Amino acid sequence: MRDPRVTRVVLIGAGRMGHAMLVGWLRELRPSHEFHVVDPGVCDAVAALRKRLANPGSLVHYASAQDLPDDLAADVIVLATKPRIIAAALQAMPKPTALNAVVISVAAGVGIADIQQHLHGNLSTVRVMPNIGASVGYSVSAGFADASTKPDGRVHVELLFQAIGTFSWLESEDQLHAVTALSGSGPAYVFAMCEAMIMAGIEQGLDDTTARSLAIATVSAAGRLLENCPDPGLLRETVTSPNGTTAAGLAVLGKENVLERLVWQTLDAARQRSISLSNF
Ligand SMILES: NC(=O)c1ccc[n+]([C@@H]2O[C@H](COP(=O)([O-])OP(=O)(O)OC[C@H]3O[C@@H](n4cnc5c(N)ncnc54)[C@H](OP(=O)(O)O)[C@@H]3O)[C@@H](O)[C@H]2O)c1
Ligand code: PRO
Repeated sequence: MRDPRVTRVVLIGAGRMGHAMLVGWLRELRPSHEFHVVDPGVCDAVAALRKRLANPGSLVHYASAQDLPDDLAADVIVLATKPRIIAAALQAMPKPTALNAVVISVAAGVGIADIQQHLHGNLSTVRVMPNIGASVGYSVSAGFADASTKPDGRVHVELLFQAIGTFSWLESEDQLHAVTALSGSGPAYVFAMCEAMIMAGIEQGLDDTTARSLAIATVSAAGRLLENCPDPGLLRETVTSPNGTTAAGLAVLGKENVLERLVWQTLDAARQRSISLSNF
């Protein structure tokens, strides 16, 4: 017999993003939520997560959406597969599973109208762009729900994404392309910067271990400082002595606005790619 106080979440796709969210949700949202994970290839990863749970029954794995029980009566369905897989996964799901669910897609680019074409029935559909910080409770997520989304659907979304970091609603679906470029992909830009700092440190005389630990700790310290003072310009000034070493370094990044232009082009390329993924 189903406990009506427990929210049933079906997670379709437990790869890098799905797994990161699942780890956060299992930590923060039990016993109020149970998770039904559909993914053809993450058997061992789910088994490892189940081992850590006091109640392993709150995490169930299925190799395919068609294996979901007919009477599951999901409250929430989270789509976290690659965009091109979404249609097939939705079509494979037994019709009754989703009758009263809110569908949340975290896929880049794919629009609400496109997702709804593949749903059995007129389900509330919400898009959220989280990021990989989810597994450590630091996802930055923003979402859009159209006017047809019921209030309880919005509550499910807020509960799930606030549990793994911060969440805010967007005014238009179109803004998700820019969100994807900025915070969805954003951790990768910071990691790339960190890799470049490590490489430059090694080339300028440090051994690999030292360069790596200094660069990683520096990025991490900068993140912690930003949490306490959300003004990156002010923080930059606190490091920059007049005519000192930082000013010399920043002069390179600022020359002909090279950094600004590079970051603008980076986000624009990611945003354009998100737009092109709309045609999945
Ligand atoms: N990675 C990020 O940082 C991030 C951030 C925000 C949003 N997203 C979005 O999240 C989605 C997933 O990205 P990802 O990076 O997590 O990709 P991923 O690591 O490839 O994860 C996708 C998972 O879906 C599984 N899968 C394939 N076919 C399936 C099916 N029919 N039913 C259920 N699961 C199926 C895949 O299994 P196989 O590997 O065996 O095919 C894989 O485990 C994308 O739409 C992306 O835009 C990702
Ligand atoms: N990872 C996904 C991609 O690279 C979406 C944002 C982050 O397409």
